Amino acid sequence: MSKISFIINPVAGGGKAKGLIPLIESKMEKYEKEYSIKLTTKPEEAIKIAENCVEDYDIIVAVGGDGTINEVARGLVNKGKGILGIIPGGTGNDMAKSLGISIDPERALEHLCNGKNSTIDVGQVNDFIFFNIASIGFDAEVVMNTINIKKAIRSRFAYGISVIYSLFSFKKKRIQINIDGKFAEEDVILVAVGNGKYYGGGMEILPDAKVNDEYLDVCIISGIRKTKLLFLFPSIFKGNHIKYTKYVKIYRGKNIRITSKEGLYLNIDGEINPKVKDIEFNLKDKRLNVIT
Ligand SMILES: Nc1ncnc2c1ncn2[C@@H]1O[C@H](COP(=O)(O)OP(=O)(O)OP(=O)(O)O)[C@@H](O)[C@H]1O
Repeated sequence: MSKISFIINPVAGGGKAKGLIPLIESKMEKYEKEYSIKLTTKPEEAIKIAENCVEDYDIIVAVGGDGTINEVARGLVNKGKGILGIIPGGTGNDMAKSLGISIDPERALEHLCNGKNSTIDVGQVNDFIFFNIASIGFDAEVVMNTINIKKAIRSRFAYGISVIYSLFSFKKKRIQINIDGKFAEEDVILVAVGNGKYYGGGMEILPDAKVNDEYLDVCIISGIRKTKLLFLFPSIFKGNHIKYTKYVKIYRGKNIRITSKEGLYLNIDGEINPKVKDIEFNLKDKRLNVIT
């Protein structure tokens, strides 16, 4: 019988993940599973905890949002073993959506006990590993501005305020992009590269992406004025933006390189990384086992 280890980020979802402990305990008792629960105490600690857990447990479960899932999954990739489980407990839970895992924790737990595991592709961007989506441009600046707005005001409208603020402050990025040898130079609003479909709290930016097709999907939004972007932006929630082929281009590739004279914030599975001028995306040889 498989042994399960839960790694919980107590701050994910504003404490939502930690609040799932009684539910986890009752389900594990119901299914008579051997399990353990560990709480992180600081960022990045989940990587080490996961690396240690794979020695004694078969399934390592990330309980939190996309940041926690990324860290636990990195631990498993580093060790080259273990099966990842996901109980969504974050704010956005885009990774769970991309993998088709219920965002209802109770259903996700039932699934964890009865589901099958499959392998998914693992993305690499510069020195980082990603499992869902990495991006540059408008969306990365929205995330960055949301963090700053949240420091000034504690409001559930912080994201909405940030979108509007970013529409005014954002300047198009001149980039050179090379997808499997095909080169273009463009002024872009954003470029998203990924395995999964969803990011930014439920936006279906890469509607045709498949987590196990051994390709990265690419969405480039360019050539659109800010006023029109305001109208295009909501269509991303249902993946309908791809109809606007004048402004939205979708590609698929294995090696994507972006260079820019100005530094660009890099959004990796929902976490913002410092500005970079040269970015290279690849798929790693190693794949990841996940309960889906
Ligand atoms: N004990 C801790 N204290 C403070 N930060 C932590 C702790 N454990 C993990 N973190 C950090 O919390 C950050 C946010 O975690 P996570 O993304 O899982 O939650 P979220 O932001 O609420 O959800 P989502 O990304 O789905 O919106 C991660 O960058 C992670 O490194």
